[in-house]
Amino acid sequence: MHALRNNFHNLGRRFGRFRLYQSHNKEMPKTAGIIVVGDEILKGQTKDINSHHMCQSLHELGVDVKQISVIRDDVDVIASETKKFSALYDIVLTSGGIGPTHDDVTIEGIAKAFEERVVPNPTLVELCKKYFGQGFKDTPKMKLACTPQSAELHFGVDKVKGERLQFPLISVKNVYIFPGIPVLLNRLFDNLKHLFTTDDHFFMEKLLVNAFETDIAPVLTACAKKFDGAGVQIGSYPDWFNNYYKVKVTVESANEDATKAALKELKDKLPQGCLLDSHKYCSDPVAQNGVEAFADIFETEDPILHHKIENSIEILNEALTMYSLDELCIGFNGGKDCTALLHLLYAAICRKYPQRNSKLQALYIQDEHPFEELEEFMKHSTNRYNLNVITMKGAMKAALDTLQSQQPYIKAVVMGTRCTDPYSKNLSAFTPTDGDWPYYMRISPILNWSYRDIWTFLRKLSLPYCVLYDRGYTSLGSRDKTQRNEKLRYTDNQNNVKYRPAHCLQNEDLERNGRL
Ligand SMILES: Cc1cc2nc3c(=O)[nH]c(=O)nc-3n(C[C@H](O)[C@H](O)[C@H](O)COP(=O)(O)OP(=O)(O)OC[C@H]3O[C@@H](n4cnc5c(N)ncnc54)[C@H](O)[C@@H]3O)c2cc1C
Ligand SMILES: NC(=O)C1=CN([C@@H]2O[C@H](COP(=O)(O)OP(=O)(O)OC[C@H]3O[C@@H](n4cnc5c(N)ncnc54)[C@H](O)[C@@H]3O)[C@@H](O)[C@H]2O)C=CC1
Ligand SMILES: [Co+2]
Ligand SMILES: [K+]
Ligand SMILES: [Mg+2]
Repeated sequence: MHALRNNFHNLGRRFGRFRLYQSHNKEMPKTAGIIVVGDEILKGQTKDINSHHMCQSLHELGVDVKQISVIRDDVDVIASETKKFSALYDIVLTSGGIGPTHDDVTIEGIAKAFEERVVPNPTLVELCKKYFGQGFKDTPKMKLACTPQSAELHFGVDKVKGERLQFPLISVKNVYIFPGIPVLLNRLFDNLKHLFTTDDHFFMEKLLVNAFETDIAPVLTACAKKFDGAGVQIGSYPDWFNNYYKVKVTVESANEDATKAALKELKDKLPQGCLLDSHKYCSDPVAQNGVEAFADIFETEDPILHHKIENSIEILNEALTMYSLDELCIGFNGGKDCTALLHLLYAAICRKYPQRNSKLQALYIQDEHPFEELEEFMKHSTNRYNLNVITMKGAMKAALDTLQSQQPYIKAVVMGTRCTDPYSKNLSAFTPTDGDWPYYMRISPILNWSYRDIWTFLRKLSLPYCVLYDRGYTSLGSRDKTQRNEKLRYTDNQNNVKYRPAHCLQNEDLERNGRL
C-alpha cells in the first residue's frame, strides 16, 4: 500500500524535495548515506557491524541506503565527507568518534562541514552535571556536552522500561550522529526509528537458481534493462557452499506491481528446470525439523527409509537414556553419514532436553591433510548445531587414547558407520571398541542405512552437506588419498570434463571408488 503515493500532501512532507521515476511518475524512496568513522576499522582491529545494522534497519523502514563510507578520525576528512553526503542524500548517519578522548573528533568535523562552532549545549550540560557531578566541566567529559551550534537533540524512550533514554541522539541539519559502541548505537536507533520511518516499503522477491551465473547472465541483463525505468533492481548472488542452488536472484522495488512483473519475466525466461521449488527447499532445516517431523516426511514416499529412521531414533533415545550429555559425543568429521546422523541426534537431544544449556559434544579426529572444504563445512555445522568440538590430532587409535586421558568423562561415541563400511559388517547398534582399542561404547544408529538412504534423507530435508559431494566425491578421506569418483565423470557439450554430484551415483557399491 505504501508504494503509490500520488497526492501532493504526501510528496511535500519529504524535505520539500521530490524526485520522479523516469517512466512511472512516482516519487523515489528517501535516500541515506552512512559514514563510519574510526581508525580502528581501517586498521582491521574492529569489524564494522554498525553500518550493517543501520542498513538492515533502514531498508526495513523503506529508506534507500545509497552509500557507506569508512573514514579516519580526522576533522578535515570528516568535514568534507559530511558536506558531500549531506548534499547527496536525504539523510546521513554517522557512527563513532563522539567519545571524550582526543581521537574522537566527529563533532568537530561535522561542525566544520557546516561552518558552525562547537558550543556547550545547555541540555547536555545539565545532563552531564547530573551524570558526572558538578566538576565535570574542567575534564574531558565536557566534550560530551558540546555540539555544533544548530544541533538538535532527540530523546528516545526505552521501549521496555518506558523511560526516557539517558543520552539523546544528536543531529545537525540532515546528519544524525551515532556513537560507535554497537549497543549504544543500536539502542538509540531502535528507540528513535520514527525519525527515519517513511511511507515506502520495498517489495522483494527471490528466486533460487540452480545454474551458473555465466549461463543466466544474459536473461538477467535483459530483464534488468527492461525494468530499470520502473525502479526495479535485480541482484544476482552466487553461493558457493549451497548444495541446492547456485545463485540467489533478488527482484526488488518500491512498487509491488513492478516487482511482480519483473519476477514473472524472469521465471518465463530463465532456463527450464533450473528454478528451485521454494516449497521443496527449506533454508533453515535445523530450526524446522523436529524428530516427529522426520517420520511423516518419508512415510508415503519411502516407507523403508521411514522405518529405518524410526529405528535409528529408537537407538538414539536408548543412548540418551544410558548416557548423560557429558558422557556422550558424536564422531563427526564432516562426512555425509555423520552429517545425517548429527541431524537425527540433534533432534533427539532437543526433544529430550528442550531446556538444556549444555552443548552437544563432537569428536573430530583431524587428519594430517584434511580437505579445506570439509573443515569449512565443519565450522558451519558447529554453529548450526551449536557443537562443542573436541579436536584431536594424529592416528585414530592414538587420538582416542589421548581423548581418554584428557576427557575421561566421555564414555560413548555415536558414529555414522554403515554395514558396508570396512570392518563393519558384524557391528550392532551398541558395540564396544575392539580389545586392542581404547575402551569406548560405539553407538551406530544408521548401520542399515544405504548410500541412497543417506542422500534421500539429506536432500529431502534440504540439509547442508560438504560441497565436495557436489563436485564428484562420493566418499571422503584424507586429501592425499581421496579422488573424485570416475563413475560420475562426463563431458559436457563443449567438451569440458565435469563431475556429477554424489547423490547421482547409480551403483552404490562403487561409493568408495575414489578412495586410494
Ligand atoms: C570412536 C571410534 C572408535 C573406533 N573403534 C574402532 C575399533 O574398535 N576397531 C576398529 O577396527 N576400528 C575402530 N575405529 C575406526 C573405524 O572403524 C573406521 O576405520 C574409521 O571410522 C574410518 O572409517 P571410514 O573410512 O569408513 O570413514 P567414515 O565412514 O567416515 O567413518 C564412519 C564414522 O566414524 C566416525 N568417524 C570417522 N572418522 C572420524 C574422524 N576423523 N573423527 C571423528 N569421527 C570419525 C564418524 O561418525 C563416521 O560417520 C574407530 C573409530 C572411531 C572414531
Ligand atoms: N551513554 C550514551 O548514550 C553515550 C555515551 N558516550 C560516551 O562516548 C564514548 C563512546 O563514543 P563512541 O563514538 O562510541 O567512541 P569510539 O568512536 O571511540 O568507539 C567506541 C568503540 O566502539 C566500537 N566501534 C566503533 N565503530 C564501530 C563500528 N562501526 N562497528 C563496530 N564497532 C565499532 C569500537 O570498538 C570502539 O572502540 C563512551 O565513552 C561513552 O561513554 C557517547 C555518546 C552517547
Ligand atoms: Co511407521
Ligand atoms: K576513542
Ligand atoms: Mg573512535
